[in-house]
Amino acid sequence: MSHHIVEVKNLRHIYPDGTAALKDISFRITHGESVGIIGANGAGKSTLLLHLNGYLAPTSGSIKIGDFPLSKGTLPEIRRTVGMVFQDPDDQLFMPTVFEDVAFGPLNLGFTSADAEQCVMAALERVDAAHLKDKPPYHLSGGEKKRVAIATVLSMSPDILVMDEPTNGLDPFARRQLMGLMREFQHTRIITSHDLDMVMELCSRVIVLKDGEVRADGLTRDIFGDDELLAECRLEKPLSMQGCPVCSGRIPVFTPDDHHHHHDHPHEHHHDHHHHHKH
Ligand SMILES: Nc1ncnc2c1ncn2[C@@H]1O[C@H](COP(=O)(O)OP(=O)(O)OP(=O)(O)O)[C@@H](O)[C@H]1O
Repeated sequence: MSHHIVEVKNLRHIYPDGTAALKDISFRITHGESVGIIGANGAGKSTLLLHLNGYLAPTSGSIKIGDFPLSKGTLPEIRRTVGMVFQDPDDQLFMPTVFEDVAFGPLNLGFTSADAEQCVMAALERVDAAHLKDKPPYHLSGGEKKRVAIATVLSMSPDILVMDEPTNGLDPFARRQLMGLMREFQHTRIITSHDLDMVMELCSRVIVLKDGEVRADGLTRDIFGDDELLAECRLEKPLSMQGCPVCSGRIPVFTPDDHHHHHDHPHEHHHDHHHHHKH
């Protein structure tokens, strides 16, 4: 399904004040991949994501989503394909009620109000926010807003899900729930986050940005196993990969496909519930 492929070529972005936020970014993400984009504050993650559905236009270089080079003419098609969850939910929620916010996308796509309502309630239920449907978004807590912002995107059934800091502000239960939801999402996923444990669990590939450039692009376990690279990029290993303070032991490295394997390690690792291991 080539329409799920994301191709970024020699992307540069210079903000009007002269800040060169992205210097020469190239990568290709194919259908069904789950990719984490990580890097220190200011590395360029949000700037990069905002190009993927045309919220920002490249200073030079190009973006292609499937067969469509991103341009003014292809923008409606691309926005249908790429569902974007912004870093700040206040940028996503602007209607008088939660229900209307989540219905906005489907109605825009031409759904009847009955069909739209079905999509809205299904999306709200997936993020455990159905009970909030009649509230004005500005009365919600930070984590509730985040969940509703995610529902506004899910209600449109995007082929490519792009999320900027999706777990930011979520309580541990909501974070777990969101991770489960993302794991279920079969299409292409692109996530930026400082929550490296989440990246470790959900992404098989990681792109590391440093000062607006791709510093590394590879398998998650290789990237998180490279101490020098992490230090250079002001990153740290996910907690689940850091040595155990009691036995200073080697904790087995998990990958997203490993969930049900048994490891020859004396610790019990409840991977699906939390990151701690028991003694
Ligand atoms: N509107 C803007 N005008 C000028 N400079 C900007 C603007 N937005 C971002 N920048 C600059 O571009 C660079 C990249 O910012 P960006 O928000 O993409 O980083 P980030 O990797 O998402 O950071 P964080 O982890 O803090 O969210 C930073 O140096 C930032 O100061």
